[in-house]
Amino acid sequence: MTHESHRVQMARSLGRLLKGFQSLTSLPAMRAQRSHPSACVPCRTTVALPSLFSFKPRDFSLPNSSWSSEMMRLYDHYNSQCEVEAERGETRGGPWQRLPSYNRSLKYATGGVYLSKIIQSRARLFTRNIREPGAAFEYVLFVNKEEQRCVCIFQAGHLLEGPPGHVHGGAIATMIDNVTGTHATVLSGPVMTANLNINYRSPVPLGSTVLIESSLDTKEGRKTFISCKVTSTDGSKLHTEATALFLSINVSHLLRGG
Ligand SMILES: CCCCCCCCCCCC(=O)SCCNC(=O)CCNC(=O)[C@H](O)C(C)(C)COP(=O)(O)OP(=O)(O)OC[C@H]1O[C@@H](n2cnc3c(N)ncnc32)[C@H](O)[C@@H]1OP(=O)(O)O
Repeated sequence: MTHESHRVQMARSLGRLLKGFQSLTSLPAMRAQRSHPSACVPCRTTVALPSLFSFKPRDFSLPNSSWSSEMMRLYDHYNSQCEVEAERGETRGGPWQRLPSYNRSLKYATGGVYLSKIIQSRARLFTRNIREPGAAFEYVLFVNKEEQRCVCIFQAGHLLEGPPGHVHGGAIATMIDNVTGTHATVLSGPVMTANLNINYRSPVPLGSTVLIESSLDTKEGRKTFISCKVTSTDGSKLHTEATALFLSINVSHLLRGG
């Protein structure tokens, strides 16, 4: 296969993948999981996966044994407002939708095995590459399409230490980029972070659960402007504030290295 036809095939597959990611939030069959599952949650999940996934990968955004009671309480709170199964097998829409989360999207997308081989077979999503439950980034994202906002419940594990006993600023920035970037993708399709401004207001205790809330400020052509704040779960303490600019891209932007 020539270099050019490689690129064409990659572009097609990547385009399908990104489209599929965007369609995750409009899945009618995504059902809520309300009970408190045990450590082997992925085996028991009832969440319907999008058709672009060829088999069931591990969904990291489902509860595991490391989740604190506060993390579970908030998960139940938002999950109970997601699409739920009503009587006679019908689904009733709720304002929120949980976004599934995988460590290697390419591998599981249609054509992704091929794609991941020619790009980087060992590539993993940064925030989902530590398998030990609770060690690093434990989080789940919910999106509210009507209000154009996202909520992420985030529990920071012991591997994310920065100042003693507190979360590293880079880990917080990573989660802000992750949440706002996912939100921007849901709103605008394929994007890249062009600008991220962060103000750290109070340290986040290691092991604590916090809320990361993201909301759309405005969309102007290719630009999606998003605001974000990290707070304690009762909202009384502001940990971090941020604004971000995302630019819509063609998949060819990724293929030619920007
Ligand atoms: C599927 C699984 C998903 C899984 C989802 C997982 C979520 C993870 C999310 C992580 C997201 C990332 O970390 S992304 C990785 C970090 N980001 C990057 O590496 C991006 C590197 N930068 C780039 O590639 C490029 O600079 C771009 C794409 C951002 C922009 O390049 P471009 O497309 O050529 O655009 P350009 O012509 O320069 O600018 C267009 C307009 O935007 C403005 N503009 C450009 N940059 C900036 C800027 N920093 N600040 C202000 N404004 C800017 C310009 O002035 C211009 O305005 P006007 O004159 O039109 O008014």
